[in-house]
Amino acid sequence: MAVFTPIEPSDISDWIATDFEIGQVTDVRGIQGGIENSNFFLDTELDGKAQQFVLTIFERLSAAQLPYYLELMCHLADKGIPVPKPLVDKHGQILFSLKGKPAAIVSKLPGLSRLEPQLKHCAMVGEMLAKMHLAGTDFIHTQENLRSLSWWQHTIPQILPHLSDTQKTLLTKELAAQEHFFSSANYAQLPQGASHCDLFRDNVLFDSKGASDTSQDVLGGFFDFYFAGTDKWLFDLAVTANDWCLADNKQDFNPTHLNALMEAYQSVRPLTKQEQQSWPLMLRAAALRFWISRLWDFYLPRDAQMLTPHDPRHFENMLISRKTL
Ligand SMILES: Nc1ncnc2c1ncn2[C@@H]1O[C@H](COP(=O)(O)OP(=O)(O)O)[C@@H](O)[C@H]1O
Ligand SMILES: N[C@@H](CCOP(=O)(O)O)C(=O)O
Repeated sequence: MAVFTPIEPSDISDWIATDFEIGQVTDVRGIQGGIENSNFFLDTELDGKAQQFVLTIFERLSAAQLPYYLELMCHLADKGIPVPKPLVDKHGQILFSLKGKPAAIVSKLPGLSRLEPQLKHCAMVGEMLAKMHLAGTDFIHTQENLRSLSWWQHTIPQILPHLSDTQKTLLTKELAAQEHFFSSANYAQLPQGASHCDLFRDNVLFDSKGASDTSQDVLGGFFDFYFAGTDKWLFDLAVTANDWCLADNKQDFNPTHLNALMEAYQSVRPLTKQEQQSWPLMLRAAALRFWISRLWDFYLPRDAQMLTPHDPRHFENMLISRKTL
């Protein structure tokens, strides 16, 4: 992640000691990886026992938008889905203010990301994603995916001046194709609900259970819900497939990995006929969404410590690949 807003232990030690029951702060470290928010590992000690949390300062999301994400994590955690659980303070609050920005503290999940996933990792993610979708069906809050079609329509004009003619044509033609898809009868019938919408390999942890290799890996959990929203479940699956099931050329699919993900997902929730028909266009929508956001981050960057920008060309190439399906 990046650290846009630095934090020292002295900034939070009194607050943590007074408003929570997690003991005294022993350390706060900025976390590398991620590009949206300022994230810190927060260590405390309670009755001689070390505790670990993740403190997030939200850099773009407003206090009005955040309850959806935090309540969703509470809901899913209560239903047994392995996701970070927001900490509730002594006043019953889960959303706080730090350095004038919204902030939250969540439980730290065990494990590490598997950036070169094996079939079993794809299968574990597919199965849990379907379980997560079903677990969200009785979540009472709704909030649109803030990085969906209307954001693409608003953002594309800002990035077009930076692109080559070929890129401009690809982007504007794909937007038109997606506008048509989003207004179709098929799209309207796709099942929807709380969706993660950013379930990349670096947003999933696997717990090796003490092994030095991946042989004992179990799912540690899904995190980084701050692009979540009420969206088509198929979009969530497409975002996930586009990142987890890549061939060595990093743009086409590895069919075996894709099959593992899809079979595991469908062992919990089979796709409807409309979803099967919509799959190729939804894969394009998922590639387009991240091409746009990466172009936006690349050409309209923000200041931050430890920020590692993501490469926009990856999703440009992927979109070209998905158009051949
Ligand atoms: N709940 C958590 N448990 C364990 N590690 C976490 C948790 N939340 C974040 N992290 C760590 O912090 C890093 C950055 O978090 P991320 O949510 O991806 O950042 P951003 O908010 O910028 O997208 C992750 O790669 C992971 O290592
Ligand atoms: N996953 C997205 C955008 C956000 O990245 P993250 O590392 O902060 O989750 C991308 O790769 O573009």
